[in-house]
Amino acid sequence: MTAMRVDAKVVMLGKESVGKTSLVERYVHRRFLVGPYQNTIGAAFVAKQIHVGDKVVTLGIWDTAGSERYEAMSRIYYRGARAAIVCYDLTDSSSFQRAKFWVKELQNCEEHCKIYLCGTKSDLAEADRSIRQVDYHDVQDFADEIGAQHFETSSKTGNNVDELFQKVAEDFSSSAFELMPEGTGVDLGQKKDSYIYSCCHN
Ligand SMILES: Nc1nc2c(ncn2[C@@H]2O[C@H](COP(=O)(O)OP(=O)(O)OP(=O)(O)O)[C@@H](O)[C@H]2O)c(=O)[nH]1
Repeated sequence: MTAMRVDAKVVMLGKESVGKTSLVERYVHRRFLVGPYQNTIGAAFVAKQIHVGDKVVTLGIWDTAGSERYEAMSRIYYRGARAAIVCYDLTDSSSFQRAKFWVKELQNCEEHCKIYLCGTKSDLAEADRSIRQVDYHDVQDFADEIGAQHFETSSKTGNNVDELFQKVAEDFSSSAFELMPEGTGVDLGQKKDSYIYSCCHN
């Protein structure tokens, strides 16, 4: 069996129900789960290999629980992360406030962690413009201010999801990842371009 090694730790952060799990599901499994919403408890992990030019980067993605009840736990999961996908729901302005909270946390505690702001559920905002509560330009201004990348995605349609993770992998490949000395990744003892998924939903 060939060992699989995580090159880059990526953490998903954001208010509960913004769509972090759905984003990972769409990216890794190419599916959108319908049915009753199940909140994440603790965190779930998945590793995925991604091609960047002639290199292969393995992202180890931690999908954290958004509920404030698990806030202390989420802090454990972003430690040592080289990228954070901070999600907010385009149809819920309070989720953008919560995203700002996580940005502040990362700026204070993980200065080497690159931040990607991700506005989720763009399919809903496109279907009915009146339900959009977070303006694209306001977020772009904030992203410019903090030096973050900014994406709007839909896990339902798949819009911009691959582009988001590809950008994360490319940024690793071109900067921080290149600086990592050989052997600093984490061996997972798994094979192929697949994943481990330790999922904790209630
Ligand atoms: N229409 C639409 N619904 C979405 C999208 N992404 C997520 N949802 C729905 O939003 C709800 C919450 O999604 P999750 O992915 O479980 O949210 P989460 O951020 O992981 O939630 P926690 O585990 O509580 O932190 C579910 O009912 C999803 O089906 C999307 O892109 N479009």
